[in-house]
Amino acid sequence: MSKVKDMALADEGIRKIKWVQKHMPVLEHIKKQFEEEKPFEGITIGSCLHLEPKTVNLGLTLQAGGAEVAMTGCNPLSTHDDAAAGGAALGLNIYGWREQSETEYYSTINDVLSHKPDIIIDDGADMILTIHEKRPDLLKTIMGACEETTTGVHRLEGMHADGALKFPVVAVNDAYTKYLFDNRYGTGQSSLDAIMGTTNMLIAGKNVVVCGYGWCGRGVASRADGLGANVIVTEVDPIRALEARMDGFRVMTIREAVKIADLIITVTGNIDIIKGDDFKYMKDGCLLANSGHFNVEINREDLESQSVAVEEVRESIEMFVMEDGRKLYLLADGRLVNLAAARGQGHPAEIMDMSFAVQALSAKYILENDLPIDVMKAPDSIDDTVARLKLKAMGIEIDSLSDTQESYLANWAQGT
Ligand SMILES: NC(=O)c1ccc[n+]([C@@H]2O[C@H](COP(=O)([O-])OP(=O)(O)OC[C@H]3O[C@@H](n4cnc5c(N)ncnc54)[C@H](O)[C@@H]3O)[C@@H](O)[C@H]2O)c1
Ligand SMILES: N[C@@H](CCSC[C@H]1O[C@@H](n2cnc3c(=O)[nH]cnc32)[C@H](O)[C@@H]1O)C(=O)O
Repeated sequence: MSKVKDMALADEGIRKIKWVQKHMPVLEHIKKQFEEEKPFEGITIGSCLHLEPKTVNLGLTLQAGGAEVAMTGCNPLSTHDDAAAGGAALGLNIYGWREQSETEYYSTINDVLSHKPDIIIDDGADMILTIHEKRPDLLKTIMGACEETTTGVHRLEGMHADGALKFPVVAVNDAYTKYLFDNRYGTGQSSLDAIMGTTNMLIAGKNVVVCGYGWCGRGVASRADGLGANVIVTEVDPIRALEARMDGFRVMTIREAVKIADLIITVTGNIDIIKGDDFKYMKDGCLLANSGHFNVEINREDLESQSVAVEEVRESIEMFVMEDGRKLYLLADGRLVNLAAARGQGHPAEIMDMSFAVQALSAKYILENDLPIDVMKAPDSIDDTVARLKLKAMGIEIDSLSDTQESYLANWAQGT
């Protein structure tokens, strides 16, 4: 059973799925293992992840392991209708289409839950929250969930601290082979790619303000720097602000930064990064994009209330005409630009290869272990497996410790 925009798009979707499969060698290796071992026979897995070709390939990997798979998107704007149709044609239960209303978004989460999943794979925790609030009947049978992203992990840690979490969660985001690569290099490349594709504008020579110097922020800053921008970072954490400074970027308050910005990219996972009077100080033509979470980093209501007209001037670009005539441009409705912009393709396949390998192995870990109710890291063995498989696929060999080196490292008595 599936609900997608148009099954006539399936052939194009399958072509795109086949293309990413060529660039996801770690996941393909796991898929072969799953095919032989069938660990998920009799198990239903429900996911709430950006629905596009790489995610469909994760679904096919779980299906190869014997699972019944039901998938929906984790953002109203990020579903690729061709990949969704392709996944449905390949036997996955797919619920979702691009440009959902909030009601449709939650209705397709409910469609996935109607399959009574045993394991959940979530991105942002909307599905996990929906289960706890609206489908408590499922809590008895759900073995656990995997969470893909930083903000989802924060939400779930908050839930657990309040005693509200009712099943174990593996924080896939917190695996090294996830955040060091996905959040940094993935968000760095895909955000700039989506901004350039959406605007057809030059990055070189522009003042690019990056709000937040976490794993995503440092990726975005480094890629903007590589394209020739003058990068300015804003932060609230003194250590990260120092890191940004010593990585060579200017650091200042948001109020100072907005005055000189040509392009602002928020990647904090926090609310109201740009709000109120910030819009009054911006230069004519300033571009605003978010690559963090949801659509709360740039306060759209404040922007709208200060503008006299709003017009979609190009796909995924809204022009806000301010009272004094300045024009500010909001990309992709302030939702994460690398996925929600019509031209957003998400992270490169080679990156999602590792993130989704961690997802697949974490789902198996939940199945094979009686985990406590907690938000926990995936075991180090998963990181080690994924990193070694990735290096092998890249044709890279590394050294290993000799016995002498191992005992030297373990020996505290040997000094100068
Ligand atoms: N677009 C994508 O594909 C993508 C990929 C991975 C993560 N994310 C999302 O991006 C966000 C950031 O993730 P991360 O892994 O970099 O998190 P992180 O915790 O490593 O970094 C966030 C940074 O933002 C800073 N920050 C918080 N409030 C701020 C404020 N008011 N002004 C300036 N800086 C502020 C924090 O101090 C921190 O350094 C999260 O919401 C995450 O879910 C998006
Ligand atoms: N529901 C939230 C989700 C945040 S997305 C952030 C996550 O998206 C993931 N991501 C980035 N690119 C892709 C992709 O191309 N396919 C699937 N997931 C992706 C990435 O792993 C990251 O942790 C929202 O819509 O705002």
